[in-house]
Amino acid sequence: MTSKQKLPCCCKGSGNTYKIIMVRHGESEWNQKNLFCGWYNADLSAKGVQEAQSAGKALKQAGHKFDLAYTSVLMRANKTLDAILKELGQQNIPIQKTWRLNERHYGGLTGLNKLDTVAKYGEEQVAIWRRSFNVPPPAITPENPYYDHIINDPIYNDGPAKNEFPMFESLELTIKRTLPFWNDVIVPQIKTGKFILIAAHGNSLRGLVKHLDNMSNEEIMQLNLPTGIPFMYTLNKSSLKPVEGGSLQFLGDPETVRKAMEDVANQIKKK
Ligand SMILES: O=C(O)[C@@H](CO)OP(=O)(O)O
Repeated sequence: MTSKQKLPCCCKGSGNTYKIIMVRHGESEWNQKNLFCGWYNADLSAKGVQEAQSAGKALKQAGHKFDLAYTSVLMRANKTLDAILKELGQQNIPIQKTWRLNERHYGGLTGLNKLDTVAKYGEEQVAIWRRSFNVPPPAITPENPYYDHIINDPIYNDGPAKNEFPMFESLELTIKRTLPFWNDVIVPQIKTGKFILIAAHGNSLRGLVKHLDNMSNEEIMQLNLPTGIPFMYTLNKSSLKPVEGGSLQFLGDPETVRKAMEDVANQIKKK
């Protein structure tokens, strides 16, 4: 190496790029039971805790040092973030929690087993509810056993307001509340050069990925994010869009990532 060559920088970005890392929470107790979860505040499973710790170890090994982290108000994402920061020895960085990064609200499907729902409504309908861009699930009603738990949960004391509180969300509606937070809060911090970690959810992160990669409504239907495997975006400094090869750079071996994505897709397929 000559004195002019530099080692590739693992963090923050350099020259014309910014870097940001995102991670879907580790497996939750409701993922394990194959239940539609959405805004229900499920805990991590033991496997999910391990996934979060492994994510932290992988980030540490790659030499990442964050300035700031964002997460939802749901415990599965919060605990994932805490476990990662503990592994990194970076528990003291500022963390901002927001309902805008929550999982999409699964409405009347909340608490239902995914395979039971397939048995009742058919795989095609359930696939549309899960992955279509703009077809929402049915609304949650007070008869749903988790309605009160969700609507009265003190984690929502700071929003959304009761009159905006969702009763269901499609991916489109999820993006409508996630994107303002990305544009108004996260982007300004990226532009100051802060290296950011976002710990959130399968569908709130699919919304950000759709936005960053300009994916069509059809393309995003095919994307399933694995639990607990961090991924990096390398963004052009002026457009804030990914540079070539800068999208969805998973920190894991490709075969493991492929298998984990396939497992998420197959949650509605009979074994
Ligand atoms: O139940 C949920 O909230 C989500 C994520 O776990 O499920 P799906 O992958 O089916 O959108």
